[in-house]
Amino acid sequence: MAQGTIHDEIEKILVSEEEIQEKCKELGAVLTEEYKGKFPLAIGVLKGALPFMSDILRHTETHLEMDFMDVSSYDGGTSSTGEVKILKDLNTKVEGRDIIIVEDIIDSGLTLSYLVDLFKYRKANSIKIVTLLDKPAGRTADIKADLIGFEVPDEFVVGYGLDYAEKYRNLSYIGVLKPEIYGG
Ligand SMILES: O=P(O)(O)OC[C@H]1O[C@H](OP(=O)(O)OP(=O)(O)O)[C@H](O)[C@@H]1O
Ligand SMILES: Nc1nc2[nH]cnc2c(=O)[nH]1
Repeated sequence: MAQGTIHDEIEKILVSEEEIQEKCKELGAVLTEEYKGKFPLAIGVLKGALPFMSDILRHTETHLEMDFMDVSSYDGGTSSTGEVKILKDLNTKVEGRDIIIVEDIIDSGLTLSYLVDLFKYRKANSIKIVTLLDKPAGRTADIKADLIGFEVPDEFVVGYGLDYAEKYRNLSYIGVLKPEIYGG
């Protein structure tokens, strides 16, 4: 990795680019089997899920529709405000559809439990959650993903869609920032 770039701000890498790409192939193959002959609606949760959604769905070899919701509960910081805000809703009707929610991380679980309740209320036929990362230590809501890429420890992680103050989403791996970055 080049010196004098954003990589210098990373203390350690938790999941490498190669591991992520291999996992996307694996999970894509699982979705291919599960949705054979169906036409699921894959819903990406902006902004964090963007790289994962793009990579996993390229390995999902069934017809599918994509849509996005923008919800936020972190306001740019490192802990959940506890309140989920819808910043952009879907353009697609959920009623009767097989929904695949694509997330980058489940931490407190508040974002996903809010979305699952919303899609149930909108009468989805089925709902599956696919997340790249699971941080079980952060959980306050009772929610589990159906497919999980990697479990991460109780640390604030960045990269591959995940931000700190809107930065670091463009890293191709998952890492932890050097403590001085949070200093200002
Ligand atoms: O399980 P939780 O504690 O709810 O945390 C998970 C959510 O937090 C992050 O989103 P954020 O609200 O920061 O929005 P962003 O994806 O636009 O950064 C992440 O992308 C998940 O959507
Ligand atoms: N960037 C980032 N966003 C999160 N949202 C919930 N947990 C996390 C985390 O560990 N990192």
